[in-house]
Amino acid sequence: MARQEKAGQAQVCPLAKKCGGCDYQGIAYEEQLKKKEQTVKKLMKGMGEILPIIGAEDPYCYRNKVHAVFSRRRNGEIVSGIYQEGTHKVVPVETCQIEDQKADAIIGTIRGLLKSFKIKVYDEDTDYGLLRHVLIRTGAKTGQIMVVLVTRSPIFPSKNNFVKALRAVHPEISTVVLNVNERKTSMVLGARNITLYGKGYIEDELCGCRFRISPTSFYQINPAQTEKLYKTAMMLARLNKRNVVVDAYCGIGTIGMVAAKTVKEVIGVELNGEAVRDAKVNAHLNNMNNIRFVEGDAGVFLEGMADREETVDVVFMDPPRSGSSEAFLQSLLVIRPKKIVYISCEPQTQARDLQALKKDYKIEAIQPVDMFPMTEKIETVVLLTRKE
Ligand SMILES: C[S@@+](CC[C@H](N)C(=O)[O-])C[C@H]1O[C@@H](n2cnc3c(N)ncnc32)[C@H](O)[C@@H]1O
Repeated sequence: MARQEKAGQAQVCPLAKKCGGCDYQGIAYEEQLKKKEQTVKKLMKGMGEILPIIGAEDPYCYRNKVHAVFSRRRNGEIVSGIYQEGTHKVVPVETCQIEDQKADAIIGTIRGLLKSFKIKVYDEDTDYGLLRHVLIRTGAKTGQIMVVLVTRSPIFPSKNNFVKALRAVHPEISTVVLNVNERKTSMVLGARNITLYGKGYIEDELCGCRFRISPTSFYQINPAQTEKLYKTAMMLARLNKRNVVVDAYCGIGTIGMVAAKTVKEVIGVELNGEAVRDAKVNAHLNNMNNIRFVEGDAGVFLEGMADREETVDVVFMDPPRSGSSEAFLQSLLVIRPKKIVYISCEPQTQARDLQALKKDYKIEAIQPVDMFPMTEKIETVVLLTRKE
């Protein structure tokens, strides 16, 4: 589907009812933003000043990460798309309003190639077949594209010819990775990556820094809005040259590296080992020697800092949807940084965590940012300052 209409006009996707991925289908973008503001106001009423939501200039085709699950119909036809909400039934998707259009085209080509290369798609019920999913990641600034073929087994017949045929149609592909997921699981990616073509990762740029992104590392899915999100976080933190900063749940080190330009020292902590490896490379890529990264649970790491009576000026925290842990929040109250900048993609768990911090911290500002147009998902940045 081409980008036929612009913000302010509702563009209805024919798959809206079946797919369920875009809860705000058919609702004009301005109206979507109002609804999100209302949701934040309801959840965080009386907690602090809620600023007007930062919307997107273009609410379409923003997803730089596109995931397609593959399935075979009774008549043998291969389809790819997404699981219908709450089921494991595949809704065929050829193009999507919010996905990168190049990624959709590559997935279409792979669908066609499977037949000519006689590659069977994986069947969950029988545990038979090879190709489970395809994941495409694109670097908005660099134009680099990573194709991840998620398979049941590491043996992919005629893999070199397959890659050659794929690149003949899409020479823009920078790297192709085989991700082996041998488990009977709903998790998309397995632990093992085998590079079939290129470097096995892509690079992208955000806020003037360059980042390497490996297949399983987290990277924000809406690059234009991510720059606004990070700039908002920096503006709220009002960093200075003397600051020691923690970037908790740091992924590939993006927030920490943007902060490192201004401060004395940054320590990033992240559970995913592949993301930590990316983060360390990224520090070199950006010539930064005032930032280091620790692999591990953020709560355990902060408990250690509290035990050692270490001091920190600012903590950025950006946990997964489930929010932060009790250990992390309690340790924050012991370390008592002057400021906490809490970024979240799930304001419900964020509101819960803010309650725990409220006794020692004042909530100065709550800034919603629309990272996920067409869906009801909301991102918020909250600034907390220590009560003296
Ligand atoms: C929402 S992402 C944020 C990443 C990064 N701040 C960014 O903007 O790209 C959350 C990150 O937390 C990591 N994570 C999840 N649980 C964790 C834990 N217990 N301790 C440390 N990191 C964790 C995930 O692997 C993921 O990279």
